[in-house]
Amino acid sequence: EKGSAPAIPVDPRFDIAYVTPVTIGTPPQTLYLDFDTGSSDLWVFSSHTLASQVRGQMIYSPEKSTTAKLLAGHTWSIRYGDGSGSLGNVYTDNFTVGGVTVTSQAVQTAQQVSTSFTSESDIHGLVGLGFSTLNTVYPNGQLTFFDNAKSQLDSPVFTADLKWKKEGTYDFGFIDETKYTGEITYLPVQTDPGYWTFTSSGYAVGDGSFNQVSISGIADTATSLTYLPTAVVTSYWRQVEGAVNSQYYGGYVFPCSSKLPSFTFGVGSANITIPGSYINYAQITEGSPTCFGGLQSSSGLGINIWGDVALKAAFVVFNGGNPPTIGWARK
Ligand SMILES: CCNC(=O)c1c(-c2ccccc2)csc1NC(=O)CNCCc1c[nH]c2ccccc12
Repeated sequence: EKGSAPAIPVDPRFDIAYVTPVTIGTPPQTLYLDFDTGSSDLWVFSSHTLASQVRGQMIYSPEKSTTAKLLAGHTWSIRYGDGSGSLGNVYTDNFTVGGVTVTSQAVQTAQQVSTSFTSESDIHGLVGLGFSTLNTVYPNGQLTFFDNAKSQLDSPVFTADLKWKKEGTYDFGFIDETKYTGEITYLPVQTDPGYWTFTSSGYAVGDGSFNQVSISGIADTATSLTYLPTAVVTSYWRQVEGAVNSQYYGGYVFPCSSKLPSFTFGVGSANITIPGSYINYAQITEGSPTCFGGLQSSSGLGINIWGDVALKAAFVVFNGGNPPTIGWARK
């Protein structure tokens, strides 16, 4: 089996996140969910979510699904690094993405969500695509959609082809050769604690020289920006006239009129180049001449994150084989 589904940017002005249509239950209920390689809970806004915390999101109502079954005695509660979070109960039900159906997928129904989720009306929940060890369901951890679907897929892989301000795709079970150029470079993945963690071989700013330095980080489809070591990030922003690391805005800001240099990162003996335009993330407020950078320091996070700003410059293969690997190709 194999499937393909769109990755739709949530806000056409800047790519905060990407959502993908899924159907849950019988008859099928359609929700748009954020596919997240940086976590492993599949949770949705639901008929159980506090009404005051729902603002326009589509919801999953298990009581309207003839195939929904309560996973009695199970609860979940997740806290993301940015301080957001959600919690609730668990059902199993039919879950379909791009034609691939898992018949008893654990669907975590939210009873409560934090304000950043309430305020994002276009995101109706998350589909965790990290390793199932990260799943927060208690007392028995549940499997991700990918782990459940793997055995029925032609190949135990999924790919991310995210695009700058345009619709991209997530493919399941196959690698679409028309979506990339050249070769795919596969790197080993550290699966502990459960992220897709790999080591980049270095970086270059614009057409400057390449700096051979190992940068271990996670490939995270649900983090908008890219967070790298301070030394790397300062050498990038040093090339931009008027760029400052603002305490007030919590990161590097710069004049929107700047022509930003590209950023190249090594993947084995190959490399991926992020165009400067992708690093001009957004105006700090509507109409402001000051813009917020898509490349920020990871100091304080405790982890380097290759988020959407980096991923949308590449075709990425998440290979769930034994052992798991991650593949990168230019496109
Ligand atoms: C900015 C969201 N990312 C994180 O918090 C995060 C961090 C992290 C750690 C410390 C400080 C900031 C971030 C490490 S791994 C990691 N990645 C994840 O946790 C992946 N899941 C993010 C889900 C998520 C959190 N807030 C949202 C708002 C909109 C859409 C999705 C989300």
